Amino acid sequence: MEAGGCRYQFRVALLGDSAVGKTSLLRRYVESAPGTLEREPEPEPEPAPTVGVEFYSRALQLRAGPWVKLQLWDTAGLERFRCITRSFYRNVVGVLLVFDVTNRKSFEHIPDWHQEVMATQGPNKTIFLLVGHKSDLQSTRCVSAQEAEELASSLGMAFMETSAKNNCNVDLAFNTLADTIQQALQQENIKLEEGWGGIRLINKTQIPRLPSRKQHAGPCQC
Ligand SMILES: Nc1nc2c(ncn2[C@@H]2O[C@H](COP(=O)(O)OP(=O)(O)OP(=O)(O)O)[C@@H](O)[C@H]2O)c(=O)[nH]1
Repeated sequence: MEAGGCRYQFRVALLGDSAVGKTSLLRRYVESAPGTLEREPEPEPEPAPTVGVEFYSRALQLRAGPWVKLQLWDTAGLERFRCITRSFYRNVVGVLLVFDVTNRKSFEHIPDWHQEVMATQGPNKTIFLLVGHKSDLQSTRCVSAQEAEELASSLGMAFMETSAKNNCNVDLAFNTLADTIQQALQQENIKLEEGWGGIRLINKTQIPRLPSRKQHAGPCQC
């Protein structure tokens, strides 16, 4: 994963209906990066609906060893921002398709979100992961893990349940997507291309050296 003193940046977007928890999931992931101050987190204000696209980043050590920088795009789920968010799809290599396990409509809309990305895809393949979010809300769940697994496999992607509230599988979801992108790159299913922002070579000094990534999924109540 190193080429002439450079390493890779993967650009990843979170897509899904409004209020499924994309911003909360991303914030949890970025704030739990190794090396960030370890103290009880301040209670966060309720996230307001995302306007257009917001950007985050985090360095990550892949399972195979090397470090990559993830550039993370949090997109608005509200329909009125769709023309803005659509313009970003072509320049991502990975997508977390997020639904809320307590909101059936958000699950039913997943094939539409998938189709939106597929319709704008260039020669490079986008790697998807289906995420059933808010897994802490078991009593109001209305989408089973089994039917989500079936949808994921029909769309050719893996499935995982997460909770930002319980910090369940949050790191695992992003790490799994990044590892899958790296494998696709290694197998040349995805290639670096001039003018495409999905994967970029960046200078080593732009990646902070952080303690090794933990391989376990952390405390999980799923
Ligand atoms: N119980 C529970 N609530 C959550 C979780 N994640 C997010 N929420 C709540 O879900 C609501 C919506 O969260 P957001 O992160 O703003 O959702 P979003 O998908 O980014 O919404 P848009 O920006 O409109 O697209 C908020 O009230 C969050 O507190 C979770 O893991 N569990």
